[in-house]
Amino acid sequence: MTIREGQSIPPHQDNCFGCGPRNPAGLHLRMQRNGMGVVADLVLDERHEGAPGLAHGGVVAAALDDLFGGVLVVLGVPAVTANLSVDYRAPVRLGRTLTLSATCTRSAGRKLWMHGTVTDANAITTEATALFVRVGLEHFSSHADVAGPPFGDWIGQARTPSPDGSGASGVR
Ligand SMILES: CCCCCCCC/C=C\CCCCCCCC(=O)SCCNC(=O)CCNC(=O)[C@H](O)C(C)(C)COP(=O)(O)OP(=O)(O)OC[C@H]1O[C@@H](n2cnc3c(N)ncnc32)[C@H](O)[C@@H]1OP(=O)(O)O
Repeated sequence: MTIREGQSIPPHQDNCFGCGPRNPAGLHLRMQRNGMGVVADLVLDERHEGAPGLAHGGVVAAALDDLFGGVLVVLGVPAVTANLSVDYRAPVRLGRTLTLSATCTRSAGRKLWMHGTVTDANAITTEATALFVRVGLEHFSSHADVAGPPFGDWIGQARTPSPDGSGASGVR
């Protein structure tokens, strides 16, 4: 599956907490391709509250983690989060239209390094980096029946990291 610039990223699966349209407890993120990364708008509400009027930090981290998962779809690489680091620079307010952005900054062998931000009115509230590690399809299929779309649509197009270890196309 080739996802063109500005095109929607299909959900990882319908019940994904971050982007699955069928998950009643989910964030229902809808991402678009932006270069070799992804962007999404998100409005958090009382369901996501930590301190009064503010988003729970774990919810914000989960949203960024899922955007990194969206970058994987653009790259066509099945991988999982090995490490996630979040800098909370300013409180994230409920009821605001937040802009989330993520990209892969580097890859080598099985490893992909991600960077993402949350902005509110162009001010960065949150910044995250993550290490993802490429896995085989058995990582997923050994826990659940994952046959059929949407996985097959994009996993089948997975690009092999280049021999020099610089990784999937478009990755710096
Ligand atoms: C037809 C079927 C198709 C199905 C397809 C399904 C498609 C879905 C695809 C994509 C879904 C995306 C969904 C996005 C949602 C957001 C992402 C999540 O929530 S993911 C869930 C949370 N993460 C985990 O549950 C990982 C649990 N951990 C593991 O499984 C392993 O630890 C794993 C795979 C990460 C690594 O284990 P190892 O045994 O394979 O490999 P080792 O050798 O340990 O690590 C490889 C390299 O990475 C480094 N590394 C590993 N963990 C590290 C860490 N925490 N910090 C630093 N380096 C680390 C190691 O030092 C090593 O580096 P050196 O090659 O030696 O240079």
